[in-house]
Amino acid sequence: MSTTLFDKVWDSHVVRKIEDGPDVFFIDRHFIHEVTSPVAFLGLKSRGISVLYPERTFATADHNTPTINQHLPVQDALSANQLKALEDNAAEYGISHWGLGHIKNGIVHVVGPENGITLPGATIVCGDSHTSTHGAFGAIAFGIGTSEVEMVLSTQCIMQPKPKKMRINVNGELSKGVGPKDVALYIIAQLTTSGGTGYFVEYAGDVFENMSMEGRMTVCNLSIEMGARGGMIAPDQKTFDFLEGRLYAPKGEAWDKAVAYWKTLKTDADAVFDAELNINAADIEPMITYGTNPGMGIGISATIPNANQVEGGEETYKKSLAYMGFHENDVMIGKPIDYVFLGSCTNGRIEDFRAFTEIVKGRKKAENVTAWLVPGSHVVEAQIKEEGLLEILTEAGFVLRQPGCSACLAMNDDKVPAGKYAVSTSNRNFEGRQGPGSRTLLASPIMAAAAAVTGKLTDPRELF
Ligand SMILES: CC(C)[C@H](C(=O)O)[C@@H](O)C(=O)O
Ligand code: SF4
Repeated sequence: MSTTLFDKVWDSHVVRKIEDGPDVFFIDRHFIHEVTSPVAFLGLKSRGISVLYPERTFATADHNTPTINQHLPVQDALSANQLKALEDNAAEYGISHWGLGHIKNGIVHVVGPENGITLPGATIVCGDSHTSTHGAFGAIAFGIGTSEVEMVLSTQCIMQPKPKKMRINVNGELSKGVGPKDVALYIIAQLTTSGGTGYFVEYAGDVFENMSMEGRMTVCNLSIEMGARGGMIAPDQKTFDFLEGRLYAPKGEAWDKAVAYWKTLKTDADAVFDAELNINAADIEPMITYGTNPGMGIGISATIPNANQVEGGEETYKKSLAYMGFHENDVMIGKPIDYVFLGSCTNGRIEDFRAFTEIVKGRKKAENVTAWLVPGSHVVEAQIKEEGLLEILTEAGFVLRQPGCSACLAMNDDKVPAGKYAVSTSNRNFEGRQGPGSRTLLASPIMAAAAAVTGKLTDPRELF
């Protein structure tokens, strides 16, 4: 029978099928961070249970970490406690731990692939919704709750109903200035934030085939924002080249065997999906969001839709625009902005810094803009320096910070003040996401760069 990539990976991990119930599902690799793991460890302790396979769990600190002066003690007591709990739990149970200041430290969804922990055909979970990022490698990866984190630690399995399958095909050629973030924001605008609910998505078509691994991670990362359980892309030579030689990737004969298996991980030609969406790449413009959920996105040259043009209640829509200080029919280009955030597990990789630098090169940061440039990991930070990007950024008036989630959700010191506008390369523009009262405009690294040098929303295509 013809099957999909998703079925192949899922079915090979079912330990037991429960009649009319969820599957008992084996987890190959498990990531933990300081926010969602402490309570899971407390649960283990209270029940006197140990961690079954400590070598399958990897800990990194990212959410509560400061992005300057990381060599100094963390000032915020709550953050310091969370970080200490992660460190102590990892030590007690024999789990590898990349804490603050560790050379391998960074955002969980950046360091996993970087170290070859993320592999094709694997099942990967983390108590974090953007675990979907790892699907870029042909893994089934999704976020879980704290009680499931405890379940994985103790049994290496969770109970999961199998989601339905959706395929999103994007074919044709992307126009200049349109990148992976725009593709994802366009898809979410089409589907809305609930259009993917109940589904696991496979991204297919030549746009994804031609996309870099970094770009594929950006797209898979945002799957959760359309409500999907996760998203994945079939592994190919680009995937294998990215992984070869990385710390936890198989080596020698084991590598050859693994690649031979990974090559079988594709959807059969006549496999059927529960839902399918076809998009023409040429229809996608550089995107910007104007509202308070990631589905409220439009092309930069478009105007804010009228309440009667959008799905959902008129009242909610108007409330959202009021929060943003915007109005129906507003033109986006030219709106003044205050902050720019380049970073997060969506766009905190080297390719994102290259794209940002390309635009700001030879220009200067606008005086009215506060810019936070935050690499996703120390590896990315080192690459920025090695490639000479730091010099260009410094010349243009920017400062590079240290790795972490930073202003993506402001669980640390990087908070956008109330009422201020931030063009952000992150993934969520909910009310208060970047700090109480903050107003977030989600966009690509080049859109962020264009805003950073002009001080207002600018079509990045004008700056090439
Ligand atoms: C803190 C964590 C549970 C949360 C998530 O699950 O996504 C965070 O990473 C986020 O992006 O909102
Ligand atoms: S960078 Fe943002 S989205 Fe990613 S894990 Fe951190 S807080 Fe969540």
